[in-house]
Amino acid sequence: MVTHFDTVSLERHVPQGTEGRWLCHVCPDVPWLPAPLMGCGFIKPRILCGHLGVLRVQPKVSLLLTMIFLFTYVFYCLTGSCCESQPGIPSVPAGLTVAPGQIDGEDSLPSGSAFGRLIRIGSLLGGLVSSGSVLGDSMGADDSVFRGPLGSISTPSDPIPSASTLESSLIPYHIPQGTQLSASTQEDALRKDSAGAEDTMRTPPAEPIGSISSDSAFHGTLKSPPPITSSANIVTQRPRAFPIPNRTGTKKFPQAIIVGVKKGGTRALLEYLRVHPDVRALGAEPHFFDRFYDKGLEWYRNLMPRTLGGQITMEKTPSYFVTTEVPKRIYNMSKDTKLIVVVRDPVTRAISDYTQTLSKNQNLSSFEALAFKNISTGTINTSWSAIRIGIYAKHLENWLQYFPLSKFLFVSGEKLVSNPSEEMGRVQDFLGLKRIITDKHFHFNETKGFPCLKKPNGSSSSMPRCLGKSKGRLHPNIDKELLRHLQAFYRPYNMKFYQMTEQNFGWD
Ligand SMILES: Nc1ncnc2c1ncn2[C@@H]1O[C@H](COP(=O)(O)OS(=O)(=O)O)[C@@H](OP(=O)(O)O)[C@H]1O
Repeated sequence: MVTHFDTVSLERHVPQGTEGRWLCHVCPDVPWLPAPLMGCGFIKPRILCGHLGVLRVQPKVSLLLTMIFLFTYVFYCLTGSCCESQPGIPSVPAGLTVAPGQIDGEDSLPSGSAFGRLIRIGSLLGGLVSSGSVLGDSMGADDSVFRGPLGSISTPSDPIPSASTLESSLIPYHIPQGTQLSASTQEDALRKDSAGAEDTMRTPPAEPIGSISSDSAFHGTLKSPPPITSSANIVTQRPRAFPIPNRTGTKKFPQAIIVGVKKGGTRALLEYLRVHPDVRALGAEPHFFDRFYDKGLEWYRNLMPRTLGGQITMEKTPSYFVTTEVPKRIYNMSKDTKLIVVVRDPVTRAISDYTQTLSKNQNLSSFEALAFKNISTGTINTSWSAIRIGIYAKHLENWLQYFPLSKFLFVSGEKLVSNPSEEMGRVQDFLGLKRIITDKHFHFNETKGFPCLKKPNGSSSSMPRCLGKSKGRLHPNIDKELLRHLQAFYRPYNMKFYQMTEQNFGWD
């Protein structure tokens, strides 16, 4: 054997938080080997690294032996024996899908499954065979999640719509007793959510964007993650297939939930909040209180990211606000839960909702045909969810049976766009957080017409991060006369809502 095996050293690279990756001095072709990728900590990277050295210098017999050893190791790992016992790295509880959007395994494959291991090992071998960057290869292959100091960016490779965007029109206000979604349906739905295709901040293209249709350019440039050019980049790019476990902190029930409303601006709010160091939020929508309640509270808690003392756990599921059973269920979890509702002019909200459905079904009837029972008389179709969701006063009445007004913060969806820092100041105060998110964090992107998050000072890229193309869509033109009917319909409900919340949102 080659003596330099003995001199192989693995050096912890501490600066810039590249924890979990080890530098292998004698294998310059494979400079970074993520330890969790190896699955097994110190010893195995050492062996693999050594074998790379062997690949260069040994005769064919040795090479063959090396390959046999390598495949034996792979098989060993596939059978599940190599990683589970590693101290300090918690394994995923049996039966639990890894939390979508969870920082520990955000948008990641279930790390406890044989399939997950297969993908990881497959990526490892692919990376080694090509002598390329293991990390880079794997990132190109799947939906990576990036989490830098300003929160997370996901670049889904599959444009599966987030279930959140569909659910409000599918889920009835009242879930009939005994109605259960099948386990597979539930897991599927969560997985769809975890794709987070619509729901995460994206970096706009480096080139100036000419028109609104360039929204697609936002996506186009971001399907693949940016190339790894520096250690700083490596730090912020978290490949889905190789989640680096956060070993510290505990999983807690959320102390604050963004409960609504659909198309109000809930994703923007959550992404802004994730900038705050004392906020840890689930990236995807868990839909626990409306869809997966039968899974039990422990299941829900397990979805949450780990938090350290003083950090707040959060999630957002906009359909909670309009689901009759939810207030009681959240109350039963904790009557101290803080509830945030992002509200937006119900007329624009309805059009936004319709625009989203239209984007998935080009054969959809016109907005006018769906919104009016009778266009000539101006009778509104209140059974259409896009209309019903906007009757905020009615939904709030249900919530107030369980929670006092002091437990709510009503965020103006309009102000979140026109003056995000001011609105974020209110949110941070409500959550008892230091006002860290300020106007320094926002940049108004004229092309998109929305605020985007600025990168922190010293970041390798100065491009601000905007929400994906499904946020801030162009709305279809709606007949002005019919819009006036719609505004007249909502006016009394809006007035009531202003009274109830002691806040005037200025929609009338
Ligand atoms: N910064 C920023 N960027 C893009 N879009 C923004 C932003 N802030 C608020 N908004 C508004 O958010 C609307 C989508 O609302 P939600 O995130 O609550 O939608 S969802 O219910 O989660 O599907 C979305 O609705 P549409 O304009 O109809 O696409 C936006 O108006």
